[in-house]
This record gives sequence, C-alpha cells and structure tokens, in this order.
Amino acid sequence: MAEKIDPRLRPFRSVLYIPGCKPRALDKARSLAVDAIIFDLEDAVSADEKDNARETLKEALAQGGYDPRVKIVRINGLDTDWGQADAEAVMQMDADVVLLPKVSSADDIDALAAITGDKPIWAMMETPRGMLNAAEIAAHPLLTGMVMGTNDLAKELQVRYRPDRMPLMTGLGLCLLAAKAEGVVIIDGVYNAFKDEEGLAAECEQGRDMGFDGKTLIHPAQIEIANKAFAPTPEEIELARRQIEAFEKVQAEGQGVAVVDGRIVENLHVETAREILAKAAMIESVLGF
Ligand SMILES: CC(C)(COP(=O)(O)OP(=O)(O)OC[C@H]1O[C@@H](n2cnc3c(N)ncnc32)[C@H](O)[C@@H]1OP(=O)(O)O)[C@@H](O)C(=O)NCCC(=O)NCCSC(=O)C[C@H](O)C(=O)O
Ligand SMILES: [Mg+2]
Repeated sequence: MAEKIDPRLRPFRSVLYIPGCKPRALDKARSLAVDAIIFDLEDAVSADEKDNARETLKEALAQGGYDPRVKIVRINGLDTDWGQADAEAVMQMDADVVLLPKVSSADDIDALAAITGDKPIWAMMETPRGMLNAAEIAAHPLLTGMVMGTNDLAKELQVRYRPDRMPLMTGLGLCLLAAKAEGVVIIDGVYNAFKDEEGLAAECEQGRDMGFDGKTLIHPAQIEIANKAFAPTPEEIELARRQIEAFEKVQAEGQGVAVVDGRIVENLHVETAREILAKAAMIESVLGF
C-alpha cells in the first residue's frame, strides 16, 4: 500500500507537463509556481528522442531544485518499445510518483508494479475501458492519483470539441466518483489552446466546481489561472472562519446546529471549513505562491 497524499490538504492546483527532452523547459520549471510537475517521456517526446529524453530527465532530476513541487514521471506504455526501460529508469530517478498512460484496468497497474515495486503510481485515465474500470483502478493499493487524458479520451470516443465538454462528462464523472470513493488525487485534463486565457479560466472553474483537485497544464502562461481557480478564495476563507466560530459557540451551549448567513452549519460543514483553512495555510507556508 503506497502512502496516500491527502488531496484535501496537499494542493495540486497546477500540474505542469514538461517534455523530458527539453533542457531549457526542465530548467525553467525550477522557478515556476506550480504545485506538481509531470516530467513527460510519452506524448511530448518524439520516437527518435525517447532514449535521449530518459537520460536528460535523469540528469535534471539528479541536479534537483524542484522541491517542494511533487515530481511525477510519465513513462511510455508497457506495450511500447520504451515502456520497460522507462519504468526501470524511474527507479533510478528522484521522482515521487510514476504515471502510467492509457490505463485500462487494475492489471495494468500490477504490470507496472512488477517493475517499480512499492513506488506510488498515478494513472492516466483516457480510454473508454479505463472509464468503465475506474473503480478498480482507483482501489489499487499502489494507486495514489488519477489524471484525466481528455485528448486521448476525445479521440477514442470520436467526440467533437465543445466548450462545455458535455461529450466527456460521463467519463469525467465516473473517474471523479472512483477517485473520491478511494480518497486519491484527481487532476483534470489539459486545455490545448494555451494562449486563450478566458477559455482556460472557464474550464478551470468548471473543473473546480466538479471537484477536481487541479488542472494539468502545458505552458507556463497557464499556471496563474489554475492556481487562482483551484485555491480557496478570500471569501471562502472568511466564511470558513465564521462558520467554525459560530459552530464552536453553539456547541459550547450544547447545540449541534449554527446558522451563518441564513444557512445551517453542522459538523460536516465545519470539517469542510477546516479543510479550506488547512489548504490555504499549506499554500501560504509551504509553497508561498
Ligand atoms: C506548447 C509548446 C510547444 C509551446 O512551446 P514554445 O513555443 O517554446 O513556447 P514559448 O516560446 O511561449 O515558451 C516560453 C518559455 O516557456 C518555456 N516553456 C514552454 N513550455 C513549457 C513547459 N511545458 N514547461 C516548462 N517551460 C516551458 C520555454 O522553454 C520558454 O522558456 P525560455 O526560453 O527560458 O523563456 C510547449 O509549451 C510544450 O511543449 N508544452 C508541453 C506539451 C506537452 O507536454 N504535451 C504533452 C502533454 S498533454 C497530454 O499528453 C495530455 C493527455 O495525455 C491527453 O491525452 O490529453
Ligand atoms: Mg494522452
């Protein structure tokens, strides 16, 4: 069983993909205000650069400078020419998590774990079969996070792009249910039009409303928007403080329900309020951005 990162406490607002073959981008990431980085050996790296990318990434991680960002390495699938070597190489790298693409069942996680031992595994959720098997994938003892691969999912489902993402909703919902049932991290897919700030902000808001912990990103220009959308707002922090205060007051009087702004506040609301404050404090004290 891999130690779970509590997604209610550890922020994953912004999770940036960096192609493992690009030294300049790998270097730049050391100063970027992201909560986590996906060092990519899969789709962002062309076939003739795969071996080189593995070495470049190994060196960059050995040099360090990425803490306190969570370091995730996305390998190629084990059914490709590079997957086995990637998985073996990750064991020599200073990485927190190994991310497996196109996971379709818990057997895929078992196959990776046969190489990577007890290293925590995240799953790219991007195939129709993966959506149908989301519950067993999330329940795997080594699985600590899921990442939506909305490009591959859209391709497999043969959907048309729509700003409201209606054709993807069943898949997003199934994965969210599975992740929440098991208490694992779940990150929304990328927004491809990286110069469209308004479109990205709208999609981040939608993802936050749905319960995603954060957004995967492809360009540094997207970071600030995701960090803002997935952090507790000043209004949420202020309300959380008032809810806790009001509840503690009625509790001291032997009652179990407070009223704040015309709405009831019970124990479960106070738990949410405490999580909001803990996440805000974590962003402030550990990350500072
Ligand atoms: C999209 C890009 C190809 C654009 O690159 P570029 O033209 O170099 O952008 P800029 O000139 O604007 O870059 C400015 C500086 O920022 C650095 N940079 C760019 N991108 C990144 C990055 N991702 N991480 C870190 N730093 C980055 C440049 O080096 C410039 O730095 P400097 O010169 O020092 O100022 C490019 O952004 C890119 O390659 N992005 C990543 C694409 C990627 O990772 N794709 C795969 C993941 S998406 C996916 O597969 C999802 C899933 O599987 C699914 O199915 O949906
Ligand atoms: Mg993909």
